Amino acid sequence: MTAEPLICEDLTRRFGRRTAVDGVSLRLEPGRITALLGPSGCGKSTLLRMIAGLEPLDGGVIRHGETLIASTRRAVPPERRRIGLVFQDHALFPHLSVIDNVAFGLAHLPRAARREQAAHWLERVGIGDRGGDWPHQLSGGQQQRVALARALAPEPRAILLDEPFSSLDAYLRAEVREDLARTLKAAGVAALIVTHDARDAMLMADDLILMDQGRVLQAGSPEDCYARPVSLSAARLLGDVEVAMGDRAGGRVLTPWGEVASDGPEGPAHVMFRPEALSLSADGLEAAVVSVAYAGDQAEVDVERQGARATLLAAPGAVRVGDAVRVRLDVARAVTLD
Ligand SMILES: Nc1ncnc2c1ncn2[C@@H]1O[C@H](COP(=O)(O)OP(=O)(O)OP(=O)(O)O)[C@@H](O)[C@H]1O
Repeated sequence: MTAEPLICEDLTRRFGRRTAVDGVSLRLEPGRITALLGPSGCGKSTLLRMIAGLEPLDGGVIRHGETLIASTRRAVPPERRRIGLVFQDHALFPHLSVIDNVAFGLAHLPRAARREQAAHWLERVGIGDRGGDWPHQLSGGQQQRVALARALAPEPRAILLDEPFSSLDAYLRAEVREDLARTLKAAGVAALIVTHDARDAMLMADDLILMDQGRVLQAGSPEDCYARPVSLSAARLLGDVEVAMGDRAGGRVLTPWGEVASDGPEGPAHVMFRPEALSLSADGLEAAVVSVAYAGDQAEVDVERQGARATLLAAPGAVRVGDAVRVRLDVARAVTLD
């Protein structure tokens, strides 16, 4: 595989007056998995199609190292881009055997080498024994492996996967996710996975890109994006978040849940934290339990204090509605928003 990154700068795509992709930049490094996470309609598929060459650019440029792949004036056609695409529904050719599906993208090789390479890639994705089958004889997870082998076999500059888990049930999903990550890493390819599932994105990504309304809200490691969101919209894409109003004075924001160190102008400020940053603690601040919802191994407990409400996670049965409790905010896990 290639050692150069695939670089997208300021990509823009408009449909009429709607800007579906609005100045998006990203860099896909060989051997790294980038997950693109955003709600339905935020422009993920359009961005993927632009990179694959299925959608023209209204602005920006795509390069592979120093090689121009696309700009608003010039574009390498999709079949010569060497960018692999794995669709949601796998899009296997139903009239071709599994091995011929994988060999399809290797037309530049002599027939014997083509079959040898195809067999090699089927082996690498763990279904070396199914080459003679028809696609419909395979399970959803196996079909996805064929699609992956077909995309990887021509040694692409990058591989793009559109919602690769959407058609799989919860059990198969975990297995396919782990297999997929392992195969992509072993192939050393630059991979971009589009998903609207925060858990899939965080579990797979080396680099995470959070997108909304055509724009990148935040990019970074999953840990960074989760723990240090740059905005409420970015925070909400990755899970539940609590927001507390406070007042900033002397480098601190005073909220009902505690004081958070924060430089910035004096006056009103919002403090944001995840439910797990707030916990029941004997030496904490007084609060009242206003509701309890059981969620399997944990209970989601709503507490109230000084007119503010927040949710924390506790052991089931630990508290009941109406209880007076004490709670502590781990201020190191709270972030101030301006
Ligand atoms: N060919 C098109 N013509 C007009 N509008 C389009 C076209 N393709 C996409 N759009 C619009 O661009 C916006 C982004 O769509 P896109 O499919 O890229 O979002 P998405 O994040 O992939 O959504 P989903 O997760 O639902 O597939 C949407 O408002 C959509 O309606």
